[in-house]
Amino acid sequence: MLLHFTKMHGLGNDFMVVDLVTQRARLDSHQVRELADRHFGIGFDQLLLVEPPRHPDMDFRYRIFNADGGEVENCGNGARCFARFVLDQRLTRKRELKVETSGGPLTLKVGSDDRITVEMGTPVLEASQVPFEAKHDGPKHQLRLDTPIDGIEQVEFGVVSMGNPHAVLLVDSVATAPVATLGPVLESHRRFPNRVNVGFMEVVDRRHIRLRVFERGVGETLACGTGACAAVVTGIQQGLLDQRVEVELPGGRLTIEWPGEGHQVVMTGPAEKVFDGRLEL
Ligand SMILES: N[C@H](CCC[C@H](N)C(=O)O)C(=O)O
Repeated sequence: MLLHFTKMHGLGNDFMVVDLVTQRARLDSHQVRELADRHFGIGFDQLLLVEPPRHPDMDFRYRIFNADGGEVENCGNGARCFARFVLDQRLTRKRELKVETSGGPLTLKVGSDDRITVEMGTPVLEASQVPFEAKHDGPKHQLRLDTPIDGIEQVEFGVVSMGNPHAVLLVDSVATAPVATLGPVLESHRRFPNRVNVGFMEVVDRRHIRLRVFERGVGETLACGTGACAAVVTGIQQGLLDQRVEVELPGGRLTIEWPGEGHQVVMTGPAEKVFDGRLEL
């Protein structure tokens, strides 16, 4: 059976996007891992599935699978590619879409300048809902490492859920941040029951941060949309940032806005198509 797909990326966070509105296919986690492989497969950070909605007030269902085969709740860069894809594939003519994800509803808006704005939902700040096993309340949490890493014995971070779990650490410079060593240790730490995406944030000024993210189930990516949202929310909670912030990631820039608790986080950025492909399943 032939399966058509499109390879896309948002600032270098790359995706295999599959239309399961006009096609029918079932991919198990083993197949996702094989397809994600950058040598023996197609190669991607996440697989995005476009499905018919389950709720009448939604336009589509949006499902996300990490390269390790696990299904996750949200993907911001993927949401922008989703909006571009459904328009390009003529699955809709609407330039404002409501999509359902397992992390909650998102609103996608395709601008005239081809930048795409996503209402990413309201961040969840209660540690137990992220989930994170916190020792106390408050915007900063501490964790003592089982084994020191690069001389680091204890780390401090904010925790936020954007539907998916994030831990955000402040660093002096993203260039020297211990992403490859500390990232995997925190990603799978026992105090994060569902594991966690780990962000390393450098505050340039109140309207500009640099960010690197070690993603749950993937590793370091060139960009992470939900990670950018989580970092800005953490920075605002800690009194370091204004409500509109330019987030500079290795793959490029996103604009993130958050008016404060109880409000949605709004992300704006690009989405690119690389190629169309066909797969013999
Ligand atoms: N790259 C995605 C994040 C995927 C999140 C995934 N790594 C998880 O396990 O939550 C983004 O742009 O938001």
